[in-house]
Amino acid sequence: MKIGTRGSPLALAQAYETRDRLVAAFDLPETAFEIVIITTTGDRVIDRPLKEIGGKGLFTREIEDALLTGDIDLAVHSMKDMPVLQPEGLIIDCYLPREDVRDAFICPTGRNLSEMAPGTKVGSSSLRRRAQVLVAHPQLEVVEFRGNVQTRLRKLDEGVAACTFLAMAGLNRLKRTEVITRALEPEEMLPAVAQGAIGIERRRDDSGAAMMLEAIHHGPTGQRLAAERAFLAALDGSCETPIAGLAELQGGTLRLRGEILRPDGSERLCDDRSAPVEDGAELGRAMAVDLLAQAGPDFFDWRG
Ligand SMILES: NCc1[nH]cc(CCC(=O)O)c1CC(=O)O
Repeated sequence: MKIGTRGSPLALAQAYETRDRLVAAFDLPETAFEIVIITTTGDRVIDRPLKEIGGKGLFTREIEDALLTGDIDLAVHSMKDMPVLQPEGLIIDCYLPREDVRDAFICPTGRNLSEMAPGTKVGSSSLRRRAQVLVAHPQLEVVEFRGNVQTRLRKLDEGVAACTFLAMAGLNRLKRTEVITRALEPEEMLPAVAQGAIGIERRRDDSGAAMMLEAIHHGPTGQRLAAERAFLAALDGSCETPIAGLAELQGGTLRLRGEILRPDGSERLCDDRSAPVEDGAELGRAMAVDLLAQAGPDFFDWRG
């Protein structure tokens, strides 16, 4: 079986984790799987802000094309980067156990944001993190900070910014936890929808792949993502809108926290409610509808 993935060290770590779980579940040799690296537009165009290149699926289109043509059989994705709808003929119904959902604050001087002088540069290319920082610390300046985890850490060393944020999940998977200054609890920085979750995509009609993936699917992660992604879908969320969302299981109950922000950080609207697990998708949808009603039509407008 061919497992497709982007070529970044984090993407590769996620592909190897997927392969290892399949190898263990079916007692197969590693050679039963081939890891196929696919370069996406998002990987190729590294000199422009993501929001300028635009469009959904910047990091996924070429991988999904390879699935559809049969060049690969499985595709491993960070669910945080996945559009809510998959192309006709493809499906994601397998999730690995979710990693730490929190964001890490990374600051070589060890200073907190509230201790930083006005105008201090915070590096982030995430609209969500940018807006969340500016809501709480309007005196700071958020500067574009693209590249994979290694590149961003190098930019910090070079002084491009005083601090940055990275997902704990990525740092854990890359075994780079020594760079973490502090893990931020959801109360402080609500993570992106699906942060820390890996999903595996396949052709809808590939029953062999379906059978393999069923054996490694983590149900609770699937239930949490159903609520979070329904929330995102109902907001028509793309990577151009500052949205945060986190669902957690408490017994048979799903607690969903959601947040939308104006891109300039001048306003934040949030919600926190619970429902039985089986109603997760409806919980996400209803929260989105209510937040949108509060926000009004120009909420996500850059000119605000
Ligand atoms: N947008 C890039 C991206 N996609 C997934 C992760 C981290 C791993 C994850 O959240 O699963 C990252 C980097 C980051 O935000 O630090």
